[in-house]
Amino acid sequence: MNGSRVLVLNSGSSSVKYQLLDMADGSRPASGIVERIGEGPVADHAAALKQVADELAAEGLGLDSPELAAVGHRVVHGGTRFTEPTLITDEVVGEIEKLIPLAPLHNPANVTGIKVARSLRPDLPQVAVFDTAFHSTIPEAAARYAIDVATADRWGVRRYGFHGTSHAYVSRATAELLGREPAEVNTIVLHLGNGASASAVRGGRCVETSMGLTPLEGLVMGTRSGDIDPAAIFHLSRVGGMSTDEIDTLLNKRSGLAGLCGDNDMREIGRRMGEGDRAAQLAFDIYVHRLRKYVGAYTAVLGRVDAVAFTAGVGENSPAVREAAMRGLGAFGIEVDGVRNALRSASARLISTEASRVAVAVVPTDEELEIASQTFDLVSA
Ligand SMILES: Nc1ncnc2c1ncn2[C@@H]1O[C@H](COP(=O)(O)OP(=O)(O)O)[C@@H](O)[C@H]1O
Ligand SMILES: CC(=O)OP(=O)(O)O
Ligand SMILES: [Mg+2]
Repeated sequence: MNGSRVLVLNSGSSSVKYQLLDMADGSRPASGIVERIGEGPVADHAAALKQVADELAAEGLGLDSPELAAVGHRVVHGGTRFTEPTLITDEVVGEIEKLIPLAPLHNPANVTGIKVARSLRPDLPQVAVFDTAFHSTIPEAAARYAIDVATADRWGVRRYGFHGTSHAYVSRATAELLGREPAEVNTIVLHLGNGASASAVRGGRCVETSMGLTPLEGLVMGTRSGDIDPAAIFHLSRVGGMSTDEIDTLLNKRSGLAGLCGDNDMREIGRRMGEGDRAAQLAFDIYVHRLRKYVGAYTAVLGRVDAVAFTAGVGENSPAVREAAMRGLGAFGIEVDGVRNALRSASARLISTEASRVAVAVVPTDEELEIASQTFDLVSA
């Protein structure tokens, strides 16, 4: 291997994010995002990736660059097969394709990213880093659903968990912020982006997470419902006459904050709440109620909690969500300092009071750095 740079591709359902990271000096020579795939001039993911390649080439940083050591791909679903970063071969691509039914919004885009990058640089090592991998340590008691075992095993129905690179990075960064080894620290990580998930991390190993078979379970999200009685689906089908695909679209795209109040962006919801908008207020209250419920549950799972870490778009930028989610949790040893919580900063920081037994922190996530590090470690080994 010659180069020290890793190109990270994060292909989402409607966007492709990319970053070029230099692992020798920590610099990031390029980054960007292609959005609204399928809506306008960018017809599909293949076209978006061509655009990424062109943007990089225009800056003299194209995929043909000799400084490039590898490409690291975010892959959302790794099933039970992939629990480590994996060098991509034809066989690996085939296995990722087999997992498409478990992540129909995410894995197809990831596969396209892999295929385009491999076609442009067939000689370059390409590595898949899975969202599910960090959660492979979750014990059976937490990973299994209480349904017929043979059926569950036949169809792979179990808790896999997602956003793993973020939960891994943030739990480690939280320990660092506390000046302690990850092995000594128990943390509840709240990853609140468009997709949102909570995890309980004991001594650096994940023991529970809120997303399940797919990224639909758990917290209230931008457009996804999170937890719901599964019988609601039978009811909507039998009584409401909706098809499986219609219910899928309802729960994944027309639910969550957007379904409750028409907006999926917490900034807009905050603005509307300021004007006394009741739908926005109720959406906020439901979002925060669910969060508090998970913090309580994960406190019970961990027994001893050292830190609660807020991360991703909402977690890093919404003092209102953090304040409301942590309010009245004094009995759990959780006390947020109003002044610290309101401060803005791009670096990891504490927002709890000096007296708070549990540290409450805002810890910016860095999925790209985590993917690049795991990729670089694998290809330089
Ligand atoms: N200043 C802010 N205040 C409140 N919420 C914010 C702010 N900036 C971003 N957000 C929230 O973060 C969300 C995006 O989070 P992000 O982690 O970037 O999501 P994703 O990676 O899933 O696209 C937005 O939809 C919005 O709700
Ligand atoms: C897995 C998942 O929900 O990812 P995102 O938040 O990027 O949609
Ligand atoms: Mg995200």
